[in-house]
Amino acid sequence: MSPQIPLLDVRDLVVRYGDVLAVDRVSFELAAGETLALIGPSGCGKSSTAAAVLQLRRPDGGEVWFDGQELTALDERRLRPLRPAMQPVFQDPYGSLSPRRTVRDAVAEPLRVQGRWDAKGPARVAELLDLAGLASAHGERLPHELSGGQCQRAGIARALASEPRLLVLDEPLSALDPSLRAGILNLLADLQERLGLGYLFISHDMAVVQHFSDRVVEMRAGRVVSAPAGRSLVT
Ligand SMILES: Nc1ncnc2c1ncn2[C@@H]1O[C@H](COP(=O)(O)OP(=O)(O)OP(=O)(O)O)[C@@H](O)[C@H]1O
Repeated sequence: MSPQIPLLDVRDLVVRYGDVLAVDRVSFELAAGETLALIGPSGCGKSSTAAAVLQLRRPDGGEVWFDGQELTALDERRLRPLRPAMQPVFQDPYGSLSPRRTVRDAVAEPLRVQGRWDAKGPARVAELLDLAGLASAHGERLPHELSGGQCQRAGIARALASEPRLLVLDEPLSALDPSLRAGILNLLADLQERLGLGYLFISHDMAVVQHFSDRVVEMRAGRVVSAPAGRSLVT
């Protein structure tokens, strides 16, 4: 039997900002359908790692492989068709949506930009809102007319419009009222089960991490300091 390719394979990743070595040869793998938590104190390089994984910032060294393709070897033209499969969900739920665009338009935008908008577009948007646990009426609202939790759901619906295989969740609960966090975690767990999504889950909340993730990679000062063996990726 051939070895199973990890969904995400990060090898010796390096990110520098001038003299600051933010990410220092970080390596980890993430299987399809798995949640890998990236934890560590503020400033240890978690968000820089996330940005480099998503190729929002090209790394200064190392390799990022996604579904068997080396993203770090591709120019922007060849990277573009692969980008939809990896979607970020950020801490600030309002930050990822345009303030003047309705939720419905925000969710429709990836379908339009990726040339997938047709007669079935409106029904697909309704389906995505429903998948994210938003009532249809929320689609007509602007982000500031939603609660933080509803807005985070709208951001997730928009991410799902790209039919991703990996969500990079950068502190997706931190800006939310504690009473809303369980709802978002339940939504993420449900989506993972239904869609087989892989999650790179960045958090500093150990209670959440222990409850929510399959494996944990701990960073300090740009380096991985502990990465439990986890399940084997070779079958
Ligand atoms: N745009 C930037 N320019 C210069 N230095 C940066 C920049 N972004 C991050 N850094 C530095 O890189 C290091 C890693 O920062 P990063 O934001 O990746 O850490 P983090 O673990 O995500 O922190 P937090 O949990 O506070 O978001 C820090 O020393 C930070 O000051």
